[in-house]
Amino acid sequence: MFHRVLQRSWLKLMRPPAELAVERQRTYQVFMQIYLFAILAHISFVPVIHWLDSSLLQLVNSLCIVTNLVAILLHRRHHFTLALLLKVLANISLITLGGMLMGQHTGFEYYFFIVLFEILISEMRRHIKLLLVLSLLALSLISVNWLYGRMGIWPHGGDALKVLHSLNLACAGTLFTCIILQMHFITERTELRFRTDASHDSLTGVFNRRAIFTQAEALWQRGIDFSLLLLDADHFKSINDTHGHSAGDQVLRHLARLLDKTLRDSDCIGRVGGEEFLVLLPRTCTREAQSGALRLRHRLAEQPCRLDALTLPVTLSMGLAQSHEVTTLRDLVELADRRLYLAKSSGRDQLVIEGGEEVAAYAGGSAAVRVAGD
Ligand SMILES: Nc1nc2c(ncn2[C@@H]2O[C@H](COP(=O)(O)OP(=O)(O)OP(=O)(O)O)[C@@H](O)[C@H]2O)c(=O)[nH]1
Repeated sequence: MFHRVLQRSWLKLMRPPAELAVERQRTYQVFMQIYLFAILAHISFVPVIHWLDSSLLQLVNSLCIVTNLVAILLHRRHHFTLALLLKVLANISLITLGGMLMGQHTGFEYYFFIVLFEILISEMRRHIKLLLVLSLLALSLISVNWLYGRMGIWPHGGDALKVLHSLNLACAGTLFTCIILQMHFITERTELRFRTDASHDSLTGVFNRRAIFTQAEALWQRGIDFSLLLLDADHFKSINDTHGHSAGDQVLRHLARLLDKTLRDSDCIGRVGGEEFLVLLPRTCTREAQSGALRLRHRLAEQPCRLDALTLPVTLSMGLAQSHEVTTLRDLVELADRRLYLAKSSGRDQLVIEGGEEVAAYAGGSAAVRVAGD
């Protein structure tokens, strides 16, 4: 029973906030564990420090517990850097004070490398990480050489040993930094490639079916109003049949490129079927979405896909729906799909939106926007 409660609380603490980007969730969980393990470690030190009878060390150790608790709160509120800096500050104080009070060979210096590690795997910018690490290395060299020497706890053996000690610390710190930074960089790059492969359509480079629906789900969950546009190339089969499959592929790539160029950066584009695309336009009313769709239609007519001497014109049928028109995401997709179907069955090359009257055509003259009675 107790085990279950503990496990549930642990999982609850580890769960990243839903609004946090998926690529940041791993770091979020790693640091949450770092703070929790640090608290457990500091608690385990309490009886030993009590035995050593050092009230100053006990005070700093207790402050470290409090600091890690504060770091958890800050971390949960997305103040990641501030949380980490607090923890680093507390740890450095403990390492320095522990070394000064208990002597150099009581093991406090081992934690220095943990501090470096935490900084290096954090989400801080690379040059800030380097700056921090170099400052800490310099600080530790100064404290070892000056502070320990001044307090008479420096090991005997002459200057050569002191230089050797400093060199070892500087080299070990630099090597450690390079290895961890490089490892972290390679892991992140590989992870990004896998994530991109898993979420993007390899032919067109836009989101794949699963990823675009995940994006739609996220917008829906966050209660953001958005327009959903479903578009499908007309008579695409005839392009394949007449010019070959690879010509059809080029048309799809061209279409995805035009979509990307025409829409805003905040809009999401996904390929949900052979020649069918789904576009999410956050915080966009029908009129704005309609003008975006017609802009696309206009551009596609002006800039058809060209393959050597061959021009491959293609038109689009589109269905547009608004998130506030329905009560579930599934209904929203179905509504856009019905409007797309209506655009197809009404002669293709047109956009069907909500409402009750036929809207005038775009500059070309033919009826480009139809209002469906759903
Ligand atoms: N080149 C290429 N063709 C594809 C791809 N995926 C699906 N298709 C083809 O897309 C065509 C879709 O044909 P249909 O569903 O009949 O649609 P359509 O010819 O566009 O007709 P309407 O949608 O009714 O205007 C089929 O010939 C599929 O083989 C792809 O990745 N590349």
